[in-house]
Amino acid sequence: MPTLTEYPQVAAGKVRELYAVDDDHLLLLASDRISAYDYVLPTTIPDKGRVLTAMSVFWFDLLGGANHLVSSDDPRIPDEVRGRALLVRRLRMLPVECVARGYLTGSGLADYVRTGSVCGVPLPSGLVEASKLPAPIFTPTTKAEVGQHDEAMDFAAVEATVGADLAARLRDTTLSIYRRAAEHAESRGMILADTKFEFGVDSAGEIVLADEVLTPDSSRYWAMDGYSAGRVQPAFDKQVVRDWLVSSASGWDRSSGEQPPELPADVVEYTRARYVEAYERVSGRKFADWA
Ligand SMILES: CCOC(=O)Cn1cc(-c2ncnc(N)c2C#N)cn1
Repeated sequence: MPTLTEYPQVAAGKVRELYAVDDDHLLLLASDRISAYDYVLPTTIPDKGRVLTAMSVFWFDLLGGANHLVSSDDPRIPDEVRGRALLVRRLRMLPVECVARGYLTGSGLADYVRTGSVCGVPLPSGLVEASKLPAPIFTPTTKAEVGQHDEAMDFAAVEATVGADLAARLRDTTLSIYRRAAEHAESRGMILADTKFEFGVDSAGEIVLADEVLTPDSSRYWAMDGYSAGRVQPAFDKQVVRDWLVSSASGWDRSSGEQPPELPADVVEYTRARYVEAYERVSGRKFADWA
């Protein structure tokens, strides 16, 4: 049975790492780390890595289509990370973060307020925070270097980056998967406000869905109960962490540039429960049955 140290690390994000298993396979690892306000917090959330891995596997199963998942339970996955690691096919990754939005919030709303459009996609006037869009839109960004922020791309920029044919396929595939996922989430009482996909191309030139898929880290999930446009919706998973960090209880000043403090145990336990609830509601599976 291999140990993780046998696999060279090839990439690391705030809360995930990628390791090389062999020429054709990688190991995509999700940690229990949680980020908020662009900081990686000093406190981990027990089982977060396992819940988000289980969520990606659920979505790969439900969506079907070409994806990079080989296995979540393979002898090449070290025991120490089983349940929070995916064995995936090595692909030629495309340098575009494929974002689909069904609702207007975050950077999309900021773009709209400034320009009346998002990534060059014109929208009707009068939309507000958390407005449902007339139809889901493709709002791609660059893949920024670690520590930098992704920059909005309009469709012409995507075409210039990957070519017109691949750009159209990325847009169509992104929107098609988003619609299917949003419809399923809605049937479970959850709003999938937006999500970010990464795609690679295989040796046959096919677009292959890669990375993590439709997790609370790559998507905004809102509870349908309580949804109303016109105010910032609470993030299903991280809102309590965010609120505590900016409350007087934390003793932290977000504008200070200082690292955030440790989270109290009750915030950790509540947040773990929110991740488990998001998974169980969306998948209809019991987290206790995972790995
Ligand atoms: C540390 C987290 O960063 C990433 O996962 C981003 N990333 C993905 C790849 C990748 N590269 C080849 N084949 C793949 N199947 C994948 C995937 N997923 C590289 N960086």
